[in-house]
Amino acid sequence: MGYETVIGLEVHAELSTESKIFCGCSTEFGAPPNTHTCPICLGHPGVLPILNKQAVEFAIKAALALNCEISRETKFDRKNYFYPDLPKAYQISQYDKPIGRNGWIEIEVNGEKKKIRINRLHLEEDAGKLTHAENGEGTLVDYNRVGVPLIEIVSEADLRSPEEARAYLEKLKSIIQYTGVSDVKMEEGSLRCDANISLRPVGQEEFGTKTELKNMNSFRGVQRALEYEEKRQAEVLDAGGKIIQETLRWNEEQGVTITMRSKEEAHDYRYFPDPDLVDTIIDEEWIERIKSEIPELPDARKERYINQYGLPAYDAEILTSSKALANFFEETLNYTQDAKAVSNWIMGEVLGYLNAQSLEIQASKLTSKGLGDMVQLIEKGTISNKIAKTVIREMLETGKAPETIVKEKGLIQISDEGEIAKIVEQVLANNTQSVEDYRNGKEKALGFLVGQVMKESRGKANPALVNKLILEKLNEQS
Ligand SMILES: Nc1ncnc2c1ncn2[C@@H]1O[C@H](COP(=O)(O)OP(=O)(O)OP(=O)(O)O)[C@@H](O)[C@H]1O
Ligand SMILES: [Mg+2]
Ligand SMILES: [Mg+2]
Repeated sequence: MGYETVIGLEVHAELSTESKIFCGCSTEFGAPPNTHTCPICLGHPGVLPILNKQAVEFAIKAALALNCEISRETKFDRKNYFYPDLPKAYQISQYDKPIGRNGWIEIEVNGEKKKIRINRLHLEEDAGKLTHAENGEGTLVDYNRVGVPLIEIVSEADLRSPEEARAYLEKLKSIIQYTGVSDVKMEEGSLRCDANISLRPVGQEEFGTKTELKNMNSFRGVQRALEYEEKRQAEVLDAGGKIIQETLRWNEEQGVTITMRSKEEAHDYRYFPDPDLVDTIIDEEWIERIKSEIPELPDARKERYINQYGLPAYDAEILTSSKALANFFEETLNYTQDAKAVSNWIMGEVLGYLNAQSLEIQASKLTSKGLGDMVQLIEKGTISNKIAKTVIREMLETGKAPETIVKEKGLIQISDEGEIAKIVEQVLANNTQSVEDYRNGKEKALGFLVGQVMKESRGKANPALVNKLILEKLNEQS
């Protein structure tokens, strides 16, 4: 039977505040376990939480960037559950008055644009981190993460494929990264995603029973887990079975989902307003100030790249996917005017290298001046495009200036007609068959001869000149 897939995502992002949401402890990542704790985040009796204003401000900023309506009055609630990573036995979260509601973002899959609605964005505190011993003997807990401010962004179940889910995540990540309120690194856990998925017969309005997938630690992991679950649910339904509403854990190594808890064991969180915290009023002035501080976001920047630099949408999309990459691109244009050439180098050699090394542009040795200068060397004819590939690889690895690399390796392009003519003559003399073929109308032979000259010159001959001189010779002799 044909099914339609229905997906909704819950995304958590840690906010980049200096201190935790209800106490003064540091939020620094990677500190020795349990060194950033105090009686408040450890939930000792008698302590009182004090709300970190910066966390509220960051949450409002993210909500605005995601086109949400901002609640003028917002409050905090206790979400009660017992688990060793939660020392108070409740998490301070927001139940019925989240900071943001009714937002949306636009995604594009296979050239088709689609708005995905965001149901809510709320502020809450993070829990601690459990590490289960390899040998199964015991579990360690690190409370440094307890009380780090989080935003949870809950999408409507508007996504219709694992691919759309991934596109949504990527867009969400880039928008939040642009606002600067979180560093959104899935590998470091500052971005996390729970994925809800169900199937329904094509044409049916009502949603099917969903399962919730947890423990994915990359975008690819989210997509794979959803693809696996999509297939598993279809098999259960095809066999006449029913989907059980449950939470499943994704196992990355084995590529399967495993039951964590079923609905029967599902928690009743017994939400109630936190009596230790007063309602937070968000006034118009505050919202307007935050709004004015939101930088140009990815979609707007993409449009600008298309209009201002005449770039294809495809280039603009890739260049603006990360703020650092977009900044690098624009900085490079201080050294050369040729936006398309810069874009080609970034999308080709540069991203190829960075992806292979799992590096971000900020962490690489390439400088915007280096890349700009290299594009200029090509424009001036000092080096060919082909040689530039060698140069840029060296720049990425050593950070040396392009002129230095060209000098050190003797890569300057030969643009001296006399010198090239000599090589051409020699090549034509050694390849009489190809010369004849060309004269008998085999155009292909020309490409071969050009290739031979380039090879003879070790790639250094100016290709335009080579072409011109070969054609002259071939024509004059015929
Ligand atoms: N039938 C369904 N199929 C797929 N997704 C669904 C379905 N019903 C709801 N969803 C999605 O599941 C998500 C529910 O998230 P929400 O945070 O509201 O509740 P929860 O998962 O029950 O709570 P918790 O935050 O404690 O995990 C939303 O993204 C929603 O769009
Ligand atoms: Mg949720
Ligand atoms: Mg959930």
